[in-house]
Amino acid sequence: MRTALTIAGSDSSGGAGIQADIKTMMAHHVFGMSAITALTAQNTTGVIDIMEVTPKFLEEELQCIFTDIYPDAVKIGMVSSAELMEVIARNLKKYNAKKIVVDPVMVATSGAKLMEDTAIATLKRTLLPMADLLTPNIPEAEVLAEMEIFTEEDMIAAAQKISEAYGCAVLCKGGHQKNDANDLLYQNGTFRWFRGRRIENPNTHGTGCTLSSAIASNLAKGFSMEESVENAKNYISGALEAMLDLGKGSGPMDHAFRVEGVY
Ligand SMILES: Nc1ncnc2c1ncn2[C@@H]1O[C@H](COP(=O)(O)OP(=O)(O)OP(=O)(O)O)[C@@H](O)[C@H]1O
Ligand SMILES: Cc1ncc(CO)c(N)n1
Repeated sequence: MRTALTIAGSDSSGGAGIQADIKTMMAHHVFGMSAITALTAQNTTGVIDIMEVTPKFLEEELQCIFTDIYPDAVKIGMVSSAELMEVIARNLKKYNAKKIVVDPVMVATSGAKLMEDTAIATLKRTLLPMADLLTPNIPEAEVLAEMEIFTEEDMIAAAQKISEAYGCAVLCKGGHQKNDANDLLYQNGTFRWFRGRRIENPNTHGTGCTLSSAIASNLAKGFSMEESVENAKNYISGALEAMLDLGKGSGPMDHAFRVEGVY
């Protein structure tokens, strides 16, 4: 069985973070493991508190994982502080981690800050250069490319800039655009659109986490980057189309929509 690791924060409401990642890996029949960077007390209406693990504890989690069950792919999500970023970068290098997908989570769907502003410079120096794929949403791509994004041409320019700066593939996600949900993959100097109609579902809590762990699951199974993005885009569309409706705010998707029957 193929294996994947998520390095991210726990979401007590189960729709984003570690919980979304493990559910997504399981739906892909990939064995999911986790190195938790922080606990969050949150639900579909917002984040009320965050408790980070210590750098020592995160190091021990990574050591336990990499010295025993080696992950075929790694997904990095919420990492709130510079210190934890340093621990992750050092250990991924030490254990020669492969197929690294970095979702540069900065702000939750509800608007809560999940990364300290002062950590952005460390993110750029440590984690981004190690990534095989970066998956910023539009506001994150604006921060990383240091430009505003309004049009599809702007998405291409920003993705190119980020790809060249960090030597990796970039998937600029279009979930925050007004019309369709079109994602742009930029790699090796060329780009390809993964277009999807906007699904009228207000329950989009954890879409970014789910997409990046679906990509990591596909990479773990040996699919190419383009195939992995295509399969993951189909998965997220299906999970949104299942129209799960839980909670009082922006609810989670149905991660298991295709587990019965198809699998
Ligand atoms: N309403 C929608 N209909 C169809 N696809 C969507 C919709 N909203 C988001 N997506 C898709 O979900 C994926 C995640 O995109 P998005 O830009 O929302 O990420 P994000 O902002 O990082 O997510 P999060 O809200 O979890 O932080 C992308 O593939 C995007 O196209
Ligand atoms: C723990 C966690 N990671 C990421 C997100 C982004 O959706 C969230 N809301 N919570």
